[in-house]
Amino acid sequence: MAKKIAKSTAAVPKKKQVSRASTVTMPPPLDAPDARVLDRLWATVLSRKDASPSESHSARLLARGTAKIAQKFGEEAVECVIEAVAGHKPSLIAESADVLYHLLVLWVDAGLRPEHIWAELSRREGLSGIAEKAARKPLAMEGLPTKKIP
Ligand SMILES: N=c1c2ncn([C@@H]3O[C@H](COP(=O)(O)OP(=O)(O)OP(=O)(O)O)[C@@H](O)[C@H]3O)c2ncn1[C@@H]1O[C@H](COP(=O)(O)O)[C@@H](O)[C@H]1O
Repeated sequence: MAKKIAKSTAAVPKKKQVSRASTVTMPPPLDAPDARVLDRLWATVLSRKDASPSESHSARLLARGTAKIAQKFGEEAVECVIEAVAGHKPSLIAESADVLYHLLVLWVDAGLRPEHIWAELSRREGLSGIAEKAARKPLAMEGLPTKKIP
């Protein structure tokens, strides 16, 4: 496998090899924000459960209930899709942040902690999506009729 990679990178012009290596292997700066911001934001949103809707956007959303929160999350996701397809990276960053914030509000509303989702992601680590799909039981095995409707 290592041989194969060495062979394929040898075909890449030298200039490209350097820039690719620098984006893939350069560690982020030590003081760079990282994904722990999600845990902190979740705790902030949770703390807003009993706050005044006039002072906190999270409190306002939580007070409006699950359907509204889910609707807002869906709207933000669609905006994210639009920016991704348009290829607007700065807007995609902003919309991605909106999606994550609204997803955290959904988790708080549902009584979920980030650890529940981190655990599920960890469980899937190293499991190929292709292999997982191939291992799924056919619907007929789960009690559904096997005969086609004529
Ligand atoms: N990350 C966010 C964040 N992202 C987006 N938004 C708000 O989400 C709102 C989206 O506006 P929209 O017009 O789309 O939605 P809307 O006001 O519900 O309007 P309708 O669709 O209902 O008409 C704006 O008010 C944004 O400011 C956020 N509000 C808060 N946070 C974080 O949550 C923390 C707590 O915020 P509060 O709960 O407001 O104290 C903040 O410190 C931030 O870290």
